[in-house]
Amino acid sequence: MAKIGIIGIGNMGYAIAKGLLKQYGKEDIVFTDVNQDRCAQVSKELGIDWVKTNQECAKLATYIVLAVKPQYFDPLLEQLKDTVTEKNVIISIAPGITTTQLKEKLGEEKRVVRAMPNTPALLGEGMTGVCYDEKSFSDEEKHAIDSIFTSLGKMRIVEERLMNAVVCVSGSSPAYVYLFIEALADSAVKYGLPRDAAYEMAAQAVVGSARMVLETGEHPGALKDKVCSPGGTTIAGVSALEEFGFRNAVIKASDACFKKCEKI
Ligand SMILES: NC(=O)C1=CN([C@@H]2O[C@H](COP(=O)(O)OP(=O)(O)OC[C@H]3O[C@@H](n4cnc5c(N)ncnc54)[C@H](O)[C@@H]3O)[C@@H](O)[C@H]2O)C=CC1
Ligand SMILES: O=C(O)[C@@H]1CCC=N1
Repeated sequence: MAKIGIIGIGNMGYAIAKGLLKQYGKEDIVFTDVNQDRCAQVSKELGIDWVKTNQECAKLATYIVLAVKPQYFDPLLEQLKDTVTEKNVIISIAPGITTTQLKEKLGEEKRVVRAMPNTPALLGEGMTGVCYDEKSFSDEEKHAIDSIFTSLGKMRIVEERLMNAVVCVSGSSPAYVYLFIEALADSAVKYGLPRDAAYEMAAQAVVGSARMVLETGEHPGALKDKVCSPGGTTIAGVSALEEFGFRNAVIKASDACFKKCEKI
């Protein structure tokens, strides 16, 4: 089995490592990070080997996931360009950095995949948008790329021009969902519900509602209508949300997120 190397074992690198362990053996994965205390701690927890340098990691792995912040990409790519070869599959999960830019820095002959995962990958419940130039990869490699991302949850191949939209709806959106869960729980605590019950109920409402969308195939608006009894409690709540611009606030969040991707 070709090894998967992860460079940067922070929030997302760690989530990917943990998600991969659902489908891959510990011996199939290797990682590194400039923070070597972090490496030692993650290695102890997950039982995966780590190496001291990015070059060592790149030499050991065929599939190399770049999981550092976009602002560190230039020195990272400079460091890797003579170590990675045309045999490697380089997977960048950075927002806003295009496959063209990656190849410009690594060498035109290098093969790159751009992906946008999200942190629920940690539980195998992630969602990843992926794009790459199909002609550059063998069927076996395409299968391996599929297998890496499906071990983290769901994946969809998207056109590269849509990757910033994927950041909006998937990469960044868990943060908005956590804000919603926190606020919803607070609102119930305000009326006396104990905090642990409030978090469980708010989070399960999100899980259950999301599964209704995915598994019934019904339009979210139709599902919303089934909760809103005429003259009832829910429509009173929906009306208050709309008064405060709930849907528009979400759309504005994506506008800000998209703009930020463009600036990277
Ligand atoms: N956190 C998230 O939900 C998501 C993050 N991403 C992307 O994943 C990448 C990593 O993000 P996070 O994990 O959130 O950041 P993070 O800051 O939690 O982790 C980055 C890790 O990279 C290490 N690092 C920094 N420079 C390095 C270098 N030159 N060589 C090796 N390691 C180095 C840091 O010590 C740190 O542990 C970013 O490009 C981010 O945009 C993508 C999707 C979701
Ligand atoms: O906030 C960020 O920049 C990264 C990309 C998507 C989620 N987190």
